[in-house]
Amino acid sequence: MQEILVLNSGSSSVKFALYHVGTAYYAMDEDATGTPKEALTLSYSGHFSGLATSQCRVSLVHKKVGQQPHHYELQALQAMGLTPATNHEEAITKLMVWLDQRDDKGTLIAIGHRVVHGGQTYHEAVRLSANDVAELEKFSSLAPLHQPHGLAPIKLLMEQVPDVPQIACFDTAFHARQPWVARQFALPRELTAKGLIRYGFHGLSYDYIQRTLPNVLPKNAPRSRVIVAHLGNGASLCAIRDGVSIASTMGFTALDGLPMGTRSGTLDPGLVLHLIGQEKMSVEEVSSLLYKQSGLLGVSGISSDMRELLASDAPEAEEAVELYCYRAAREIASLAGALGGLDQLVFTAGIGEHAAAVRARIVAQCEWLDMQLDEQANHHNAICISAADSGVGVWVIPTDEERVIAIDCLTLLNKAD
Ligand SMILES: Nc1ncnc2c1ncn2[C@@H]1O[C@H](COP(=O)(O)OP(=O)(O)O)[C@@H](O)[C@H]1O
Ligand SMILES: CC(=O)OP(=O)(O)O
Ligand SMILES: [Mg+2]
Repeated sequence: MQEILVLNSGSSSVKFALYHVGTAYYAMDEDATGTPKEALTLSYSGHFSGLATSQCRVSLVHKKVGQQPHHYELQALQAMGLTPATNHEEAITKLMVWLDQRDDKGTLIAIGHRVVHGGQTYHEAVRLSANDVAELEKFSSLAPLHQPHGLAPIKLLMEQVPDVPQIACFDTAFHARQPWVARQFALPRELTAKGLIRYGFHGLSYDYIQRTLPNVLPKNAPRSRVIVAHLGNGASLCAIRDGVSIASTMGFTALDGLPMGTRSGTLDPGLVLHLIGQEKMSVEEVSSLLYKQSGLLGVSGISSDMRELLASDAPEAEEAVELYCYRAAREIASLAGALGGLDQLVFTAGIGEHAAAVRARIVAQCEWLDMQLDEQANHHNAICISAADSGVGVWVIPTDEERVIAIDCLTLLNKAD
């Protein structure tokens, strides 16, 4: 039995998923992404979270075909060596040891990785060489919370399992076909030529939604102009026309656009100059401020976690949630402008999938775009949450970046055959 392992390394977590690769690649029976069902069957998924803190948590779920998923208890995890780790490297090492000693072990034919920044060179999944890794390390300063953590496991696994292809799938790739006008900053041409342009991120998530949406929408529903709101720890919006990204709120880095858990989102660039010139802050201090101390955490002074803010009575928590929703609604309107109207709005990722109150506030501010919620459906996190007479369809679709990575790995391996 052949297997593909997928690693999605974030700033403080490693999410993983293991797929069985079937032989019936061309079966007619397709899943929500249009992939033949037998081609990729999820067998295990899990994560190490809280790696940057002292509270690492490990989870593992086993999915057997036709059975309810099995969630392993702490004791069972310990027996398998899947115990808390203090950093990404340790987590990956524990994961690889467990993978290797399973009774149901198959042959690992590829390891797929989420790499956040692919710059202007990497527009599709690629089997990595050491040279590629060195090239991708050059983008680390543009995605300091993500790129180093995405590349570290690749380097480690190139040594640990040199015969297994390490395949990178890029967050930026989905946006590579944006029209040039959407990618440019109004900067001198020499700087634009150096690659100082908008890239956009969360592309694997947008790709999953874009593949899934046709199977979710009613047959005759208009679908040409779609906005996807990926509201997780990082957050961005993407305008998709006929399946292609035409604009996104994230730009040169994943700091741009919406306020996030700890990231500021869009600022007046003059403010950054002020911090350096007048407040005498160093580049490192400004970077830490904007990446790690701002967003929901900075405004509330309480937490970066939307759950905590929604549960809090503090006026500062309310202010942070209000700003978050206000900015999202304004940016939805901006992207609707880029699309020349709007047919469907999709919410996804942690907040988008679970925070009904946030969705309700955002949609209420978009009412003028002919958008109405079905309050009950929204409350229950239903798939379709728009009212029957809403001009724009509003949806909640759980994202699955790992599955897109597995599909891209399989596609690449099949091409190479
Ligand atoms: N039930 C919930 N209600 C509100 N917010 C939630 C809920 N569940 C998760 N979240 C939010 O989702 C965020 C994490 O989203 P996720 O997509 O898992 O992030 P990432 O992959 O970027 O780490 C958390 O910070 C939390 O604020
Ligand atoms: C690019 C990005 O912001 O990713 P995440 O939401 O996983 O932090
Ligand atoms: Mg994420």
